Amino acid sequence: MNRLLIRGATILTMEGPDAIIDSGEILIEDGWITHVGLPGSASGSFDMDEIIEADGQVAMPGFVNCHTHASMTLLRGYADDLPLMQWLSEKIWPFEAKMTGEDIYWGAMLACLEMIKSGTTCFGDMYDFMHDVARAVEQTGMRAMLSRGMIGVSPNADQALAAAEDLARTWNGKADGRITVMLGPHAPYTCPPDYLDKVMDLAAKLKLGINIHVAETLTEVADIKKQYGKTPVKHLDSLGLFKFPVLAAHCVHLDEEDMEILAQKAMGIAYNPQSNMKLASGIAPVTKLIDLGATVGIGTDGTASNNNLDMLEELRVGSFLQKVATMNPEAIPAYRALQMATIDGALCMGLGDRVGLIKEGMRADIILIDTREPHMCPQHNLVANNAYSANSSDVRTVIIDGKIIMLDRVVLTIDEERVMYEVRERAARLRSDK
Ligand SMILES: CSC[C@H]1O[C@@H](n2cnc3c(O)ncnc32)[C@H](O)[C@@H]1O
Ligand SMILES: [Zn+2]
Repeated sequence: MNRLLIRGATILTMEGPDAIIDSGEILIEDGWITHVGLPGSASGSFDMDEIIEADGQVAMPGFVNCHTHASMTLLRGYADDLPLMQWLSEKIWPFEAKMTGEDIYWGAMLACLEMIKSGTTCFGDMYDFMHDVARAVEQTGMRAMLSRGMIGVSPNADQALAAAEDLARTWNGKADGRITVMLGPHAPYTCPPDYLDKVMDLAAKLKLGINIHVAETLTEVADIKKQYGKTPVKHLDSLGLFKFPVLAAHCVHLDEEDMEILAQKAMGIAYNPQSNMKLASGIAPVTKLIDLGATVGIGTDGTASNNNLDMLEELRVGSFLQKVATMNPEAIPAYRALQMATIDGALCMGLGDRVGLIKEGMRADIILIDTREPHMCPQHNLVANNAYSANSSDVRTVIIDGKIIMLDRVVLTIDEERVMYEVRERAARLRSDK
C-alpha cells in the first residue's frame, strides 16, 4: 500500500460552495482518496510514504479540459485571424496532412506538459494517430478520454472507423485506467448520415460514447439546414445519435428546441469560449443550457484557435463572456465556473464517478495552488480568488491518480527541454515541407 498525505492546505473539495476545510488533510492510498478531514485527522494514524506540506496553498480537484486537439500545439500560431471553414480548409488540414505519428506524439507531449503546468489533470482529445497520443498520456501520467477523429467524406473514412475500433480495443481502460475512449466523428458537415450510421453501429458494438463538434458556426447551421432541412442538433437527433452518450463540442448556434434536446439527451456539452471568440464563431448560450439542466464542461479547443491550453484563463473568460452576453453579472458565478472546469467536465466525458471532486472514494487528481502571491491578496473569498485572480503559474503541485506529477513546478515525468526541442524542429519541418 502506498500512502501519500497532503496537509496544511485549504481544501476546496468542490462538493459545495461551503465545503472548504482550512489546514485540512487529504490521505491518498494507492491512488484513492481515502480521507478528507480536519487538521490532524489522518496524520499519525499510519506511516506515510510521502507527505506534502501545503501551507499557504489551496488543494482542489485538477482541471478537466473536456475538448481539445492536443497535438495541435505543433500548429500554435501557424494560422490566426480567420473564420473556421477557411482556417480549416486552407491552412489547418493541409498542414495536418503532412504530420506523422511521431509528430503527433511530440505535439501531444508538449500539450501534456503545458496542461500539467497549468493544473489540468484530465483532457478530452480528438485527432489522428491516437496511439501516439495514448503513448504520451501513458508516459506523462495524465488522464485522458481519447477519440480518433473521423471525417466521413474523406477517402480514408472506412480506415478511420477501423482505426477507431483499434484504438478502443488497445487503449480503453489502459494506463492503469487513466485512458478511456469514445468515438470521434468530426462534425455533421464532414460526416454524412450513412457514415454516422456506421459510427453508431460501432458505438453499439463497443459500448462507447460519441465525441462530435456540433453547431459551431452559422455557416454550419445554414449548410446542414439546406442539406437536411433541420438544424445540426435536430438532424443528429433524427439519426438517433443521442441514444448514445454524446459529448457535443461548441453548440454555439442553437434554437429553443435544440437546447431542450441537448439538455435532455446529451451526456455533456463542451463550451470553448476562447476558440469561439477567436474564430468569431459566436457565443454559446451556456447560461440557458445550464438553466435547462444541461451538463456543460469547459474546453480550450486546440492551440491553433486559442492559442493556449490554460484552463484557469478559459474558465475566467468563459464566465465573463456569459455575463456580458446575458447582460447579467450573476451569470456563471465563480463557483459555477470552477465546477464547469472540474466535476462538470468529468461528467461530460463519463468520468464523474472517479474524478472532479476531492472526496473519499474518488481517484486522487488534485492540484495545489499558491495563494501567497500579490494578485491573490487579500483573500475575502477563496472561491473568487481561485476562479478570477489565479493564473497558471500559481499551480505548484499536480497529483494524478495518486502520483506526484509536478512538485513545486518541476514536472517529474517529462524532459521539458527535449519536448520543446522536438516540437520546434518538427514544426519548422512541417512549415517548410511542400
Ligand atoms: C479529424 S481529427 C479532428 C479535426 O478537428 C479539427 N479542428 C480543430 N479545431 C476545430 C474546430 O474548432 N472545429 C472543427 N474542427 C476543428 C482539427 O484540426 C482536426 O482536423
Ligand atoms: Zn475541436
